[in-house]
Amino acid sequence: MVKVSIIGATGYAGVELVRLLALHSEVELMFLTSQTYSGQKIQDVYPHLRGFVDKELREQNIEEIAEGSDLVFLALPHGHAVAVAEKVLKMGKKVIDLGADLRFRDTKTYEAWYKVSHENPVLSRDAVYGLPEINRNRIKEAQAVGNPGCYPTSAVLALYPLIRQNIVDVKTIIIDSKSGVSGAGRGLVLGSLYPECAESVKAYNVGKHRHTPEIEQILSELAGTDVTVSFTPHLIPMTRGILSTVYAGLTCAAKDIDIEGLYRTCYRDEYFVRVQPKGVWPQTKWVTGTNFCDIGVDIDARTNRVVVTAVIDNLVKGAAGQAVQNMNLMFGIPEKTGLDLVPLYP
Ligand SMILES: NC(=O)C1=CN([C@@H]2O[C@H](COP(=O)(O)OP(=O)(O)OC[C@H]3O[C@@H](n4cnc5c(N)ncnc54)[C@H](OP(=O)(O)O)[C@@H]3O)[C@@H](O)[C@H]2O)C=CC1
Ligand SMILES: CC(=O)N[C@@H](CCC(=O)OP(=O)(O)O)C(=O)O
Repeated sequence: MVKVSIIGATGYAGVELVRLLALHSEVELMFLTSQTYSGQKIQDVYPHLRGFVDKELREQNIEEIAEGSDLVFLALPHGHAVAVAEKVLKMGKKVIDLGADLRFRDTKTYEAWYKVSHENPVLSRDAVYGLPEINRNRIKEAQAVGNPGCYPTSAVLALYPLIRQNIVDVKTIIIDSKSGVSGAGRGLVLGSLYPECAESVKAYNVGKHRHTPEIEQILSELAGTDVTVSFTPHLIPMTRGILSTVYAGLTCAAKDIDIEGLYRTCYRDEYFVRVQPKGVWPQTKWVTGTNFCDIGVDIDARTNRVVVTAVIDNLVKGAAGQAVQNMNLMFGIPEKTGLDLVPLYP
C-alpha cells in the first residue's frame, strides 16, 4: 500500500481527493491537515464521508507527515506549496501540488502573473507538468509533479492533436471557457454567493487570467515555437464542470483532413479522453464525478477553422482525479485504479 497524506484536505480540491482515495485499493490515507478545523474529524466537517473515512484533521507538521508518508498531496492556495514541497522532497518522499506553484518552468512568468515571489526556481524547473496524456513517461520518474490547472487541462487536451499534427496557425487560437463555481474554492468570495452568480453568466479576468501563461507554456513546448492564445473564462451557475470551446485556423484545406480520425488516432490509447463522433458535442454532465475529458470536434468549412469542445469535471480531471492518475503513474499502479467511475447523470 502507498501511504499518502493531504495538506489542505478541507478545501474543495482536497476533499475531492479524500473521496477518491477513500476507495482506492492501493492507498492508505495517513494524515489530513487543516488550519481552521484541526482537532476535528473530517467526517464531522464533511458528513458525506461518514462511514468511509474516520480521520482527525491535524496541523501542518510537515516533518512528521512526510516521515509517515510515501507521497504528500498539496491542495493549498498558490504561494504556500514551495516551502512544504521542499521539506517533503528533502525527506526523500514524493509530492504532487494541485496548485500552480510547481507548474512553471520559468518562475519569472509565475511571479509576474501570480504576484507572489517564488523561492525555489530549481524545484519548479525540475518538477514535471502532470498532464499524463502528454507527459506520461516523465511523470513515472518524477519526484515532484505540478498538477495542471483546470482550464488548461481542458484547453490543452482540446488542442493537442492539432498542434501535434501542425495543422493550425498557432497565432489564431481562441479559447472560450465556462466554469462551475466550485472552481473558485470553498472560501467566502462575494462572486460565489448564490444571488451573485445564480441565473447569470459573466466573463471575468478577460485578457489577464493566470491560466493564460500556463496554457501558452505547454502549447509552446508542444509546437516548438512561441504560442499566444486569447483565453476568456466565464463563470456559469453550476457547481462542477468546465466546458472549453476552442477555435483555430487551419493551415491546409478542410477537405484534406479527417478531423475525427486525427483525434481518434491521437487519443486511441487514452482511457480518460473520449472522442465523440463528428457532430456530437459533449456536455459537462457527461463527465460529472469522473476523470473523463470528453471531446467534440468538427471543421467549419466556411471559415476554415477547427472548432473543438472539451468538457471535464474541474474537481476531478481538473484537480483531484488527475492528481490520483499522476500518483498511480509515479508508483507503478495501473492508471485507472480508483478512477474507473461511471459519470453521475442526470
Ligand atoms: N477548485 C478547483 O476546481 C481547483 C483548485 N485547484 C487548486 O487547488 C488548490 C486548492 O483549491 P481549493 O480546494 O479550490 O481551495 P479552497 O479554498 O476550497 O481550500 C483551500 C485549502 O487550503 C487550506 N489553507 C488555506 N489557507 C492556508 C494557509 N495559509 N496555510 C495552510 N493551509 C491553508 C484550507 O484549510 P482550512 O480552510 O481547513 O483552514 C483548505 O484546506 C488551489 O491551489 C487551487 O488553485 C486546482 C484545480 C481546480
Ligand atoms: C470559477 C473560478 O473562479 N475558477 C478559478 C480556477 C482557478 C484554479 O482553480 O486555480 P489553479 O487551477 O490555477 O490552481 C479561477 O478562475 O481563478
